[in-house]
Amino acid sequence: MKNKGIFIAIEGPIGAGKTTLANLLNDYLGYTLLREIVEENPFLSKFYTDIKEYALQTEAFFLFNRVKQLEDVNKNILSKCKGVVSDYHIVKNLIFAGITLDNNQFHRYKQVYNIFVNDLPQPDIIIYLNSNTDVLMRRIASRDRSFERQMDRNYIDNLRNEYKYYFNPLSIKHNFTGKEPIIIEVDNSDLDFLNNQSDRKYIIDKVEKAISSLGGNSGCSN
Ligand SMILES: Nc1ncnc2c1ncn2[C@@H]1O[C@H](COP(=O)(O)OP(=O)(O)O)[C@@H](O)[C@H]1O
Ligand SMILES: Nc1nc2c(ncn2[C@H]2C[C@H](O)[C@@H](COP(=O)(O)O)O2)c(=O)[nH]1
Repeated sequence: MKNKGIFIAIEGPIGAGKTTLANLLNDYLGYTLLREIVEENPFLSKFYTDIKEYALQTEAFFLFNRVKQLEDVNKNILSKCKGVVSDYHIVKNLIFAGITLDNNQFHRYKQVYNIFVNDLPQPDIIIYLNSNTDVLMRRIASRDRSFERQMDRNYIDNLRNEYKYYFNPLSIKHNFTGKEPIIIEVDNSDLDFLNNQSDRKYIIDKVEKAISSLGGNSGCSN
């Protein structure tokens, strides 16, 4: 039995449905929701106008913000045996930075990432959501964030490929620190967790099975 609350993280490319599923699971499980900061990143809208020019500031902001969020959640929630559902995993920093930074920048960014990541709580369960690029583009458009209106299809394709690489069963050991998490991979192209009850049951059953294998609902022995 663990001595901390169960930590579930949801990952996948932009528009995969992470936030939607995180809200839903959190309501169902009664855990604490950890939401990534988006609008608060002052560089993000400029980033989409000129990726090369604004990549370093954007990636650095996301990294340090997430480190602080995860340190806080560890101290205030997980260590008190309460569960957390997060709509991101810290590894997404490497996934994005690998695409947006040049080689020199990425090399140095990775060194900083490695310094911080070892002390952060690592999820027990990761839900890796994927969808095909057409669906991702459609969902990004339907969400209609102003800075994502000119989203480049190649960028989304590259991200999808990078996610595939990071979540490939053969490379998972190298890409995640700490104890290997349970990974639940779901192709979300044709699922609708929000409106279709059997789709919702499909994912909830998988998550409940994973939680049981960790020893129960809270994950703590007390
Ligand atoms: N399974 C789904 N079927 C249809 N629409 C979805 C589904 N999941 C998410 N959406 C919609 O797609 C858009 C992007 O979803 P969101 O959860 O914000 O993705 P992410 O957090 O991965 O970027 C939102 O408008 C959301 O309502
Ligand atoms: N360059 C980066 N962009 C990022 C990162 N994390 C999120 N984002 C962008 C992508 C979307 O436009 C928006 C929200 O992300 P979702 O995946 O939740 O849709 O923020 C990052 O680390 N680097």
